[in-house]
Amino acid sequence: MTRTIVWFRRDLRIADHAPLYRAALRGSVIPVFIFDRALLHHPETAPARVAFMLNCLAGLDQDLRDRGGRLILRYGDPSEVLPHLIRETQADGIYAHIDYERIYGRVRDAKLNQVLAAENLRIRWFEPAASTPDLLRYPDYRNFWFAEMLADRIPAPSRVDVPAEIVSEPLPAVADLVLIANQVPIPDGSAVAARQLLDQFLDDKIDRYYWQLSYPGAEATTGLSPYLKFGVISPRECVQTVQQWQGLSHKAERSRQQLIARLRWGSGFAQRFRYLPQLELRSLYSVFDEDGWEFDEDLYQAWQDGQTGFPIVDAAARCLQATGGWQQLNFRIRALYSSFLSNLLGMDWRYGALHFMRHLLDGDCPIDHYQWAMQAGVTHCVDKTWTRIYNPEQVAVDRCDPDGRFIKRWVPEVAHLPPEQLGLPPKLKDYPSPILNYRAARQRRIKQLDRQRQAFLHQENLIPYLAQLPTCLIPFGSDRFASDVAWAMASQPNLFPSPLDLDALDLKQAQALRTWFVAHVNIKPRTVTPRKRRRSKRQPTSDFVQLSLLEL
Ligand SMILES: Cc1cc2nc3c(=O)[nH]c(=O)nc-3n(C[C@H](O)[C@H](O)[C@H](O)COP(=O)(O)OP(=O)(O)OC[C@H]3O[C@@H](n4cnc5c(N)ncnc54)[C@H](O)[C@@H]3O)c2cc1C
Repeated sequence: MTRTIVWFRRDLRIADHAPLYRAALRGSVIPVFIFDRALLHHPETAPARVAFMLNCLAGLDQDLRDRGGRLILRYGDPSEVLPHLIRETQADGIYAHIDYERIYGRVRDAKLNQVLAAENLRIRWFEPAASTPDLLRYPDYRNFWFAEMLADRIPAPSRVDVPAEIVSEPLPAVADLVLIANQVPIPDGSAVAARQLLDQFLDDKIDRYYWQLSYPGAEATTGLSPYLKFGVISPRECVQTVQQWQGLSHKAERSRQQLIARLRWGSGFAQRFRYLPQLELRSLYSVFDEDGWEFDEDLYQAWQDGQTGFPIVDAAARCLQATGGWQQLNFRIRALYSSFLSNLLGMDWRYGALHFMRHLLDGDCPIDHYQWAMQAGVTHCVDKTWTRIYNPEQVAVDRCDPDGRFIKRWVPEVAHLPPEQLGLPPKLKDYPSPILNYRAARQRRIKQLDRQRQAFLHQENLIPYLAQLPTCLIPFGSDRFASDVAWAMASQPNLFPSPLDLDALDLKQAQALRTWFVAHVNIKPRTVTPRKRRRSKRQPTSDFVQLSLLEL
């Protein structure tokens, strides 16, 4: 009987999973997950996220058992473990989704391809939904995304037959992986739990999501991000579930569209990284990295510890470390917190992205790094609209936490103050004074960004100004945290899938690439909008409320 290894990575589910479905159609399946030292000891690894991943693996194992199978766990370098597993099990070959979340994975997979080819062993790579090797214009990618999301879902196999003699290591605890577990509460990682979050969203949040997604105290968002990060549920299942909901009010309809748009943003960031893996390590334009970041260890520490003297910033800092951020640290609070470091303290966004990744339960390299770079103003190239310097004073409290619930929960030193004093509290014994002057810091950053942007803003061909993939691929932060980066020392490693070769792009391709990095790119109307939107005169849109945080 044919045997196929299915290699799970960040697609820890049985539904809407083409490699598993196809393998089960062929015969026996060997579903394997490999604990890889290089990822477990990457400088951006968060023990809390690993703990959540272990819960996801337990959920995947249970789903496979419900179909007669089980998950096989192994340890080591996949380019050694997998060829060995093929020989041990007499498998035909390996099925796996392509993965381009980070550079390490692409180096690993290129090496695996080489090792397998040298031994005449086979692997079949499957494209994840909404992923393409082709260089599309962004509006075309958007249409492609909708088409992929509306395509038929791949069913879960009804049976998964795993050969009885194949042994698995037991599911470890975080400490067994030589990581220091912390006190962050870790949610259930099963697909059932992810689907329940969608149900709860429909029952309890959809009427308010669009209007409250910037209020951390409201917890109005889905909470799906850790599940999407590890692929416990596919974006296609989320979109199709959401699309099926009938009889929604006008308000709920607006929320539905907003949620679908956000799911698309997530896929779009991943696609940008597929084209340009250098975005993991560098700003989009090289001038931003070459000219003028500042660094001060004490200020960096104060920002991490929640000791800046700006209560909303400090609440974000403490919430991130205590909870892994997935429920309360919504987009706007993350943006405000990140802007404080890179724009107001003038520190390299990579220090912030590193800290986020070391704590976020949903830490996802393309979303995290790209969002950090975006909030720092070093991605989009058109004009000042992408200078996102958030006011962390009373404006932020009024717009994001008007009753002070979030701030008071995380910064008890200011819990006795009325909301109107939470922006800039009076001098307190046990709470620091502000570590910077907002207006002065803002002016300094605006001037710096204006100057840096002049280097490329009016050039017709932007390609020469884009950062290239560096020859040294050592991850940022490996000098601060003990990590295993031997893989990055190999001379000229290959990447799979291949990135765009910037030097080989013609002008038309260069223009297509540019559409991914300009705001307000002309986008055709979508096909899935079921109703025409009416804009209420009285109620400001959430975008309006959020962007008004950029005020002085
Ligand atoms: C500096 C910064 C760093 C971030 N780092 C991450 C990260 O590491 N991982 C992560 O999943 N999100 C990240 N985000 C985006 C956003 O804050 C989270 O996706 C969201 O808070 C997750 O909560 P949710 O699933 O309840 O969101 P919902 O609003 O319910 O959204 C559903 C899903 O849509 C996607 N999504 C939502 N907002 C965004 C967005 N702004 N950009 C891209 N995708 C989005 C996510 O997959 C999310 O799970 C970051 C944002 C900023 C400003």
